[in-house]
Amino acid sequence: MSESEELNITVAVRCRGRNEKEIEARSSVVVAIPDLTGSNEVSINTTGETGIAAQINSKTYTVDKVFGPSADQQLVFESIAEPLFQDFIKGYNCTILVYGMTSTGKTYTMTGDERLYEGELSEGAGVIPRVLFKIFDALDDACSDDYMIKCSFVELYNEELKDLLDDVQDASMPKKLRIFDSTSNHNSITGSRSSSTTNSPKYAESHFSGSSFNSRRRMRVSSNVSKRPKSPVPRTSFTTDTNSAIHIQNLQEFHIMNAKEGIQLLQRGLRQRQVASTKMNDFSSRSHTIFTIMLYKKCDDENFRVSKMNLVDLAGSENISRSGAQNQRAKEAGSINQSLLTLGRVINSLADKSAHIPFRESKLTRLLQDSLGGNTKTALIATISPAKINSEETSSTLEYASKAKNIKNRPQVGSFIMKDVLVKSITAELIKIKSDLLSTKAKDGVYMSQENYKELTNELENYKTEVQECKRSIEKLNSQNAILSKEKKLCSEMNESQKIKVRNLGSNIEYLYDKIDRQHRNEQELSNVVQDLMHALHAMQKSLQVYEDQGQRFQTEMEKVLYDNIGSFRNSLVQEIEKLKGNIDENSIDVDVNIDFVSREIFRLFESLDSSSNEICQKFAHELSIQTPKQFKEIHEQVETITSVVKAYSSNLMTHLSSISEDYNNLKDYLNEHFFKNNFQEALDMHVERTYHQLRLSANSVFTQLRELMNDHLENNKNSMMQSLKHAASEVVAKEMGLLDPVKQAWEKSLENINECDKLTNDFESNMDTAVNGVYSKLDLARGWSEYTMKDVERNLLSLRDLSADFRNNGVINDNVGSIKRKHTLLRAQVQNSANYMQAATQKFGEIDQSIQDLLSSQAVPQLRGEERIECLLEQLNEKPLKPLGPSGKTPKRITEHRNTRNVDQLLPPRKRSYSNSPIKEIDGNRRTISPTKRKVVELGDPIEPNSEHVE
Ligand SMILES: Nc1ncnc2c1ncn2[C@@H]1O[C@H](COP(=O)(O)OP(=O)(O)OP(=O)(O)O)[C@@H](O)[C@H]1O
Repeated sequence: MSESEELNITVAVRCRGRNEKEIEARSSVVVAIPDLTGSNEVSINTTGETGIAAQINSKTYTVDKVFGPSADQQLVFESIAEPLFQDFIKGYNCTILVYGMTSTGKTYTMTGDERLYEGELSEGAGVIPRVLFKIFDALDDACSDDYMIKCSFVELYNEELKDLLDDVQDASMPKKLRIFDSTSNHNSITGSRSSSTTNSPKYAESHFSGSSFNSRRRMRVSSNVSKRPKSPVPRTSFTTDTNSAIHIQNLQEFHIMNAKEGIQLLQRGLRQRQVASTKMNDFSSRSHTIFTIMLYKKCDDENFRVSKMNLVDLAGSENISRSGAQNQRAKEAGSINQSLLTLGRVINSLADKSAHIPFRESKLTRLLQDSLGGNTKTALIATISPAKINSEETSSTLEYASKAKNIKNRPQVGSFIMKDVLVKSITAELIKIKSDLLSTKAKDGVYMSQENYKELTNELENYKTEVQECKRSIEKLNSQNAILSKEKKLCSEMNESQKIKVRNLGSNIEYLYDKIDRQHRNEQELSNVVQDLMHALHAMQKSLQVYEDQGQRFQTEMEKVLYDNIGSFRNSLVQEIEKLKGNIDENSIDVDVNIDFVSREIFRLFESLDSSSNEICQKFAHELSIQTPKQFKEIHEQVETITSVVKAYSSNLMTHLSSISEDYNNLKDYLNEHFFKNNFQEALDMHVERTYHQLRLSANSVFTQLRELMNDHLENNKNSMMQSLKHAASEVVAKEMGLLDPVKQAWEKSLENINECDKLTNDFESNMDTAVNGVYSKLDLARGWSEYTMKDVERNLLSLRDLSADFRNNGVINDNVGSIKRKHTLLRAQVQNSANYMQAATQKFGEIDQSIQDLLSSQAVPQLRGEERIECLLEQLNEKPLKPLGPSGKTPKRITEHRNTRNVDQLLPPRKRSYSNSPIKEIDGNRRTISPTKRKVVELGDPIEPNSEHVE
């Protein structure tokens, strides 16, 4: 192979077996890898089909080598890494990249198990440890002493470079790694002996700074090199070449003397990465790492060939959304993808042979610039998963790999460095170390060169400043800590007091809940009492209605009796008297005719008789016609008076009843609408609001004041709460009483009204008694007058009897007298009729009296019922006293005076009277108790015994 020959980069695919996760997910294998060593085809079926269909629809990629799950580390190394390694030994710059999604085996392939077992690698060791071992084996086998090997380990994370071997660097001031491209200004010293220096002092520093103070630095250089200790320190780049020179400023490179030292460096770098990984969580799959081995190998007497081997473990190429990256992760994934995308574009551009290759668009591509499309020999191992769940990424990786397959490099043997230059650089390091050593030996204590001393003094000053700053920070932190602990203490105290307060509040709330429950029970009881009262009121209203009906009926009855019966009776009486008068006149005329007929005979004898009879009859008629209307007029007046009294009574009764009904309606409305509702709720709400407000105020003051104020505050709080409760309770009671007062007054007024009704009833009764007695006395008078008249008539009849004896023997007279006698008999019968009629009249009056008595009696029945109801109500009231209604907890008292001071029984309408001392009269064979008035009526109503002496 000539140095300018184009060569495609080697691309291999390594597919691992399904891991546990994929097996658990029962994700089928979609990647088909021929089970042949050295196969270069890999197929993937993303359609989900199986069998022949799967084979037909699979996509096949051709690469240089394909490794299946059975391929071990040794095979991969031998197949891919070892050819490159041979070129590396020859002086070529080589790069091996591993690319693929996470957990597909990139790190496994590149590093694997790096541990040494009794100084030997395990089978799981990856490319890097194997290269490290291989290089020393190869060089030792060649019996070459003139070589030097250095290593560096860098990580690229979020487009930031980190030296993984710099484990002593100050975390606060990390050395910034920068990519330095020396293409433009480097001086090629290839084949030149010129000792030209670079313009950039840092350029040399980048290669030496890491090793100049490193105690572990080792060099395996030929003895020739060490024989030139006095050469000046060269500030020259020794990694220059004709094409490019990508260097990382400040990146430390460590000389290694054997594979074990290389492995140790690798492990150190991996530890650094591990620390970052634990901090950053899955850091490994987020970052790119490059382990570089540099070989300085003598190619002739004057020159050393320099070759580099970059072993690159790229970040996972998984899709961002699938990796679940968010925020920081998304940023990481973004930058990773930025690098990988740029890498992809670079690969595409290189594959397409574009004029512009976007190397500078990401640090990764800048670092890999030499390896891709440059003069480096490059191999790419694409690691894939066989599982269906990763088929998308696998396809993408395979696409990537097959593209990369088209990249052509123009590998060239690496640059070389003149032996002198190399020796000078090493000598400079040695001089510096020696000078430090001499300074140390010359004096006691710590000695060093002036330059180192200055550096150290500066560092010391820096440290002092830092210490001062740290002290200040510590003081500040301490004071903050003191404040915080004080605050914490205060907070915990406050917390405690708050807890106590919460407990107290809890018990207060419990108490209030109890109280509210009791209030509820009271309310319930009250509502029950009110219910009972309502029932009682209803009953009373009914009773009053009955009263009213009875009064009405009574009035009607009275009017009927007084107007109809008595009027009709009076009319019939007047008619009877008129008739009697007529009969008497008519009979008198008849008697006169007869007397005239016999007068011729006994004119003289009968003249006196005639005149006296005439006189008597006229007098009787006259008296009758005068006395009867007068009596009836008086009776009529009495009845009129009674009627007016009854009317007044009924109107009064109606007034009082309506007022009572209004009062009870008001009471009912109040009890229904307002009793213990609004004001109670209002007062309670107000109280709760006030208590809450007060508690909030007190809570604020608790927060602003210290603990010692708490007890006072709690005491005040308690007192004020108690006062507030008392105030609220008294307010409720006062309000309730204030609202109850008018009702109470109405209640008392109602009782007064009842008393008034009672009084009126009594007055009415007494008036009625008086009026009826008046009627009876008038009737007595009439009876006396009748008796007197009757006696007068009897007296005249006796005188007539004497006269009649004289005429007994006179035939004509006898005939005429007989005729007169018959006519007198007729007259007597008529008088008898009149007397009977009078008797009937007195009976009528008796009936009237009876009617009145009956009415009064019938009036007493509902009264008794009403009384029973009122007694029942009073009993209910006595059973359930309305305690909360008044401050004394007693129900309002009823009036207890007689008439004005009556007891409860006396408040009621009078009971039906019993006349225990009244005489007992046998009427129609039944024994009855009768009132004195009744007795009179009965006596008056007795049938008039016919005179035992008949007028013959
Ligand atoms: N070919 C293989 N044979 C045996 N085990 C393997 C193989 N490839 C990968 N593994 C195992 O799979 C796991 C994941 O591999 P590894 O860490 O190398 O993946 P990775 O691609 O580097 O992941 P990341 O990108 O997250 O760093 C490891 O436990 C490793 O041992």
